[in-house]
Amino acid sequence: MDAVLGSPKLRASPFPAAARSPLPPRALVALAPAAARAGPLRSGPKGTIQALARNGMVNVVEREDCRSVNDVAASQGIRIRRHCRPTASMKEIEEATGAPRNVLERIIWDKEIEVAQGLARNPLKEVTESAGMAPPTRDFYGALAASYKRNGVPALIAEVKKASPSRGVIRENFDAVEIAQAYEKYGAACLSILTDEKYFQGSFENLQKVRKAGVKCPLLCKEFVIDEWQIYYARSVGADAILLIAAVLTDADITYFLRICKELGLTALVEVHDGREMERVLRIDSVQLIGINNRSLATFIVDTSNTKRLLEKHGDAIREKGILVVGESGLFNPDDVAYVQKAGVSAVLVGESLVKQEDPGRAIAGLFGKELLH
Ligand SMILES: O=C(O)c1ccccc1NCC(=O)[C@H](O)[C@H](O)COP(=O)(O)O
Repeated sequence: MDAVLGSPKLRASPFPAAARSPLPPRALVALAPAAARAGPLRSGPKGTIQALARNGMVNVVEREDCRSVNDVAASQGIRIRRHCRPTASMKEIEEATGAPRNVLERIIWDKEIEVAQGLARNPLKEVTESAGMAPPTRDFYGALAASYKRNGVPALIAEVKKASPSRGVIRENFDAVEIAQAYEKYGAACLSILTDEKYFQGSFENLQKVRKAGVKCPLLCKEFVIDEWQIYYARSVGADAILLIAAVLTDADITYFLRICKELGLTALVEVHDGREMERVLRIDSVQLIGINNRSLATFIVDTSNTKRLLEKHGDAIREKGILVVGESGLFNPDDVAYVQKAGVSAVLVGESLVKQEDPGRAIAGLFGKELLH
């Protein structure tokens, strides 16, 4: 066990939340301190995650190999696989596994490597401590609810986004702080800051700069979270909310990450794209905010009727639980906003249509057909 705990490979491995083990079959693995505090989180069928026991300050997970992680995910309809080889190069990974099946899988495979590098630079213990010392979070959910009530149109989460895999560079002349300040000035309730560097040309530094520039809107860290380290890191640089993507994360991962968010005072925006993901997320306790993405992150197809379809089927359950819904992607004009509002959203997350305009702040009135009040 000591040898296992001392393994640098283990410490630098962004394995699906509670199952950090690139280790030999049925190894016993002690989780990071945050997971230990969270208590027993998951169990699975034989051959996947066998047991999770509380052992003082250490949780013990017994599981087999990466295949079992992907098996658990596949059993929940998740098509994005993990390679679980964060210290290998992408070339080696692709030789062993074949190429990723789509862009989202490619992003996640890169993220596994990136998180391992981040962990090596800023160990979890240190990041956890600095997250604990960060100024208190601002109320992301409350800001959305208040803006909706005040304006009578969905609250705006305005996205600070330079580029994307589907659109390439959206704005050449990009200053994250300037854009954030303009969004705030013209009535955005909250901001979404892309932190992925490779595919979106974003950064955690941008998030930190926006926070430090005195922007008061609550900030969503728009990241592809696969590991608790990213959540603590986001909090340590000033995030008030974090994105959790159901197409990537198992139910146990989402549950575990929600506990961490609660512990840190962060709001989680749990994103779904289809009915199966919605059903999974609605079964998880303590989800307050669901984002319906109109864009398939695998194919890039954007279809705003996705929001309508999902809310027709699940709107009652969502309302019963007091969950607030965010309509995401592909919203360009007042008709688009009215359409998703009629479908039942209380907030919208908008990037491209604002950020590509010369003055992204003034573009807000064009998107809603009126000026938004603070
Ligand atoms: O936007 C992409 O190309 C993309 C590709 C792969 C994964 C995620 C992606 N985008 C994240 C988002 O969903 C959007 O940034 C967000 O909803 C705003 O969308 P839009 O208003 O259409 O820029």
